[in-house]
Amino acid sequence: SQLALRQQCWHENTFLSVNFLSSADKNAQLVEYLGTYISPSSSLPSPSLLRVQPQPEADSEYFPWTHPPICTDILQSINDKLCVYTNSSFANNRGISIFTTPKLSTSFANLPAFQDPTAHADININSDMWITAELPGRGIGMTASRPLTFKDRITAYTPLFLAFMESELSTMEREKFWSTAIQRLPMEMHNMYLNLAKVYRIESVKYQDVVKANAFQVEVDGANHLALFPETSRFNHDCAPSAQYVIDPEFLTHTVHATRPIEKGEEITIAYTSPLTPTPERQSLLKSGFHFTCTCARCTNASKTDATFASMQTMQAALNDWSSTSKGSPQLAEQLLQMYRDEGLEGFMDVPYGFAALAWNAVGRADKALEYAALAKEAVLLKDWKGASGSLNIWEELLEDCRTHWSWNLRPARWV
Ligand SMILES: C[S@@+](CC[C@H](N)C(=O)[O-])C[C@H]1O[C@@H](n2cnc3c(N)ncnc32)[C@H](O)[C@@H]1O
Repeated sequence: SQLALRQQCWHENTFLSVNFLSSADKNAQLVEYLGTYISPSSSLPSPSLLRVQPQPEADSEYFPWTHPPICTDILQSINDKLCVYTNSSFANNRGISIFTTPKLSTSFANLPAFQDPTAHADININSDMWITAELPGRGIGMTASRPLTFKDRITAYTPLFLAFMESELSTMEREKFWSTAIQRLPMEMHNMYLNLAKVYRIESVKYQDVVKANAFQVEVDGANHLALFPETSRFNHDCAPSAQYVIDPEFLTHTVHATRPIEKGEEITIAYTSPLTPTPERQSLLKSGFHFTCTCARCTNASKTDATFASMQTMQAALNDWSSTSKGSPQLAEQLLQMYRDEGLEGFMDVPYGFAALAWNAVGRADKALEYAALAKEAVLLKDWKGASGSLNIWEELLEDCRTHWSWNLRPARWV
C-alpha cells in the first residue's frame, strides 16, 4: 500500500550526531561573570615528536587506564558517577582522557580503538595538505598547502578528550574534573589543548572554554560525548564548506576529506551546523554556539540562499511523494543535484544522489539507479560513517538488486 511505501521511504538525516555542541551552554551566564583571560601562545607539536608515555600495566586494578580514575559523587540525572579515565599512551603516545561513567569506560576499553594494536597506524600524522594561518576576522584557519581534489584525506586524528554530556555538575566542579583529565595527558598535548580557540577567555574555566569553542560529538554505547580533536579544531566554518568530516566511533577517529577541488593557499572549511537549514537558523546556532556572525557567501546572500533552499525543499517533497499525482521525476532529481552543486553543498550530496537513485529506479532505469545509489552510499560514508540511521541500508539494498527494491517501476507510466 502507499502507506507502507511511505514508511519505507528514505528520509533526510538530521545532523545531530555530528553537530558541534557544548555542555557549557546552560552555565553561559555564570561563565560570563568570571573575568578575562588571554591565552598564552605556544607552538603546536607534531605527535610524532611525543615522548614515550607510561604504558598501562596489564595487572593494574584500573587497566587499561594509566592513572587511577577520580570520580564525582553519584549524579541524580544519570544515577551514576562520572570519572576521569586516562590512557596516556593511547594512539602512539598521544594519549586520551575520557570523563564518563564506569560502565561506559568499559565500553570504551572494548572498542577496536583500544583493542586493535594497528587501529591508528595511519592516524595522527600531519599530512602535507594543510598548514594553519592567521586569517582576518576568523582567527587561525586551515589552508591548503597544495592543490586538493575530491576525497583527498586532509586530516585524520584521535580525540584528546571525551566528556559525557551532562548539565548537572556546577561549572566549577566540572572544570576541576576536566582540568585533571587534560593535565594527565602528555605535556605537549596539554599545551596544545590550552592553545586552542576559546569563547569566553576566562582563566578559571579555561578547560571548558576550549571545549565550548571546539567540541564535536561522539556517541559510544548510545551515550553522547563531547570530543576534542585539537588539530581538527582549526577548521573554520562555512555554510558551503570545501571539506566534510566523518567520525568513526569504533576507532575513535575524526577524518576530514575535501569535497571539491581546493586551490593551494585557499582556506579549507567544514560546516559546524547543517547547511541544509534556513539562514536565520544557521546564523543563530553559530552565534549562540560559537559566538561569531557567519559572513560566508550563502549568509551574505541570505534571500537568494533561502529562496533556493525553499525550492530544494519543494523539489525534495515532490521526489518523496509516491502517490499517483507525484511530480517526482528523474529530470527533477537531476535538477536538484545541480542545485546542490551550485550551492557549494558537495559534501551533502547523499540527499540528491539518493533522490536521483530512487527516481531513476522508479522509471525502471537500473543503470542510472545503480550509479546514483553507489554515489549516495559513498556520500553517506563520507559524512555519517556506517552508523547513519538506516541511510546506508537503503542504498545497499538497492545496489544488491534494484529490481526487487520497493521503488522499482513505481512511476513508469508517466515518466518513461
Ligand atoms: C573550532 S574554532 C576554529 C579555529 C579558530 N579560528 C582558531 O583560531 O583556532 C571555532 C572558532 O573559530 C571562529 N570561526 C570559525 N569559523 C568562523 C567564520 N566563518 N567566521 C568568523 N569566525 C569563525 C569562531 O571564533 C569560532 O568560535
